[in-house]
Amino acid sequence: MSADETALKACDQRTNLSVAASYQAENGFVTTVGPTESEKAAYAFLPRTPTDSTDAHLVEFAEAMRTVAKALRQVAEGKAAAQAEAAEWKRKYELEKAVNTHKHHSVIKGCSNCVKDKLEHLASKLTLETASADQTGCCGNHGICSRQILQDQCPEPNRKLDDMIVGKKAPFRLSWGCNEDKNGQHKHDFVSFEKGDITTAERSNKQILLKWESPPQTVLFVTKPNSNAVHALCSEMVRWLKEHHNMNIFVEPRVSNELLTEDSYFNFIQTWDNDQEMKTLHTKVDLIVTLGGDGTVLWAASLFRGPVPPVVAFSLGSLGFMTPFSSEKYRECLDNVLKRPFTITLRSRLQCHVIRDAAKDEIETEEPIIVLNEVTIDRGMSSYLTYLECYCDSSFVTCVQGDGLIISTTSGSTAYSLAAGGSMVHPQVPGILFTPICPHSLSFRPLILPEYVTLRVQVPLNSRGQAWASFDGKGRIQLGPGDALICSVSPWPVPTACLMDSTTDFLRSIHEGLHWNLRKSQALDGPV
Ligand SMILES: NC(=O)c1ccc[n+]([C@@H]2O[C@H](COP(=O)([O-])OP(=O)(O)OC[C@H]3O[C@@H](n4cnc5c(N)ncnc54)[C@H](O)[C@@H]3O)[C@@H](O)[C@H]2O)c1
Ligand SMILES: Nc1ncnc2c1ncn2[C@@H]1O[C@H](COP(=O)(O)OP(=O)(O)OP(=O)(O)O)[C@@H](O)[C@H]1O
Repeated sequence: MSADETALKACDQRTNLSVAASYQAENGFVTTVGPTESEKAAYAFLPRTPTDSTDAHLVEFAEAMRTVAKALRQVAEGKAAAQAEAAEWKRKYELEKAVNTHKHHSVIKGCSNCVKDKLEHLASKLTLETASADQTGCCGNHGICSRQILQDQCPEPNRKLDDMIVGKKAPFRLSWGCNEDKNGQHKHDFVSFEKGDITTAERSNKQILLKWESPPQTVLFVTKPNSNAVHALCSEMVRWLKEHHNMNIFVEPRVSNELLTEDSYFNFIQTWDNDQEMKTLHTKVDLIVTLGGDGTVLWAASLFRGPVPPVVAFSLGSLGFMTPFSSEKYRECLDNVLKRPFTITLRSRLQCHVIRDAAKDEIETEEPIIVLNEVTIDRGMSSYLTYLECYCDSSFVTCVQGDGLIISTTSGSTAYSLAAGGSMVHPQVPGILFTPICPHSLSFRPLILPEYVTLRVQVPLNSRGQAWASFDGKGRIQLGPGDALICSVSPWPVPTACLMDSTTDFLRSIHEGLHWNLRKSQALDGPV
């Protein structure tokens, strides 16, 4: 065999080595890449200097072989590294599976006294099995299952004082409601990388149920101002909650004045005097009741920059995308919400920071501005186009030239973003909407980005005009050249009680609120 043939054969075998390594990884083994006999022959051939040969072609060929051998080794090494990583993932996955199996068995053992508790108004769709207060979790073997995802355990500053005033805040448990499952196993969402195949597990019904672990005691009323109907309903509901449920009642300072002026009977109501006291509201309030329209829900949410207690929103406005409850049936509704498990929609919010050019490395506001609908950056009074540079994490997105940009939550997708041509998105879809306002470009379509990104909107130094940011339609802030707005999803969503479940409520609101796709059906007669 000639030297050339030997070298070529070595190359062939080197390629086969990768295949062998790959096969072994698929069978759960990881090998390091070592030289074979033919490889050794190739390597023995390669160091021979061109002066050994008089053939110029052979010199050229030897160089080429060197390059090929180098490339093959790099490929094989890359593959070996990938296989090692895959094996490490597999090991971690198996370890986690083993730990979960162990936990699962302990939980089943510990919850033999599970109480089967069906939601009356959702009996046909959702079922929930609850654990007693001292149990940490519960899963069913009766074709029912639930999983604890969050427990309200906020630190309670000034706890002694607060307990004296309103008692202890009612703990509750949240669980995924699951469709009945024949083998009683909850299907978790996970991505499997086993054997190189990527699969997602079957999805369960993801309605979230809230079940009180002890009776709620404190309700905060947030009401639309300057409305006689709202005022009358508020005073009636406060009386009813006190007399039928013996609840502690918080109201806004304005409402407290109104009620006390009306009747000294309302002496028991509580309020707050300053921002500092308002900041501790979430540690005392079990439930928020809003009376008004969507604007009142936005207002209520804005009172809580951190954790938000569940909101029960009664509709006394014109549209009501976030206000599913009818005020006429408030007794029945409040009885249900106070005594039984109910479904909630977890509405994500956005946290926004303004960064001034003058203080590039400092965040202007110590606390972020939190929005439930959207943050809008527009041209305000300026008659020039806005010129905004937008970045998503470290990637450049685009330059907005037009009237402005809306960065919206999915709850806000049916508000301003919709009017600007954005899509309507179910409030539980994890995403951020990026919707231009009157873009001066035919190809600028709205985007929906994943919830985990951070967006930065920058007014460039050479921008002709200023820009203004507004938050849920309020609190306008001027952004000059060089200023930026940073925006990401807040860790504190707003849990709103559903009338039915979040999907039924969402579809009802777009049908009733917007008359979505309302069209007369075609008659039967006509072309066949
Ligand atoms: N062109 C527009 O559509 C436009 C312009 C400015 C502001 N807005 C919206 O108004 C909101 C502020 O609401 P407000 O009540 O304080 O002001 P508002 O009293 O001016 O009411 C605005 C309207 O938007 C509706 N709305 C609010 N949030 C909604 C939501 N999530 N889904 C569907 N409709 C919703 C309200 O029901 C109301 O009818 C802003 O967050 C913004 O989304 C819309
Ligand atoms: N508790 C409150 N304190 C101060 N302002 C409030 C309060 N509740 C609501 N508002 C403001 O009052 C305005 C109107 O409220 P809301 O949207 O609830 O009523 P509406 O306009 O009658 O209803 P809809 O939005 O359904 O038409 C909004 O701008 C909102 O920000």
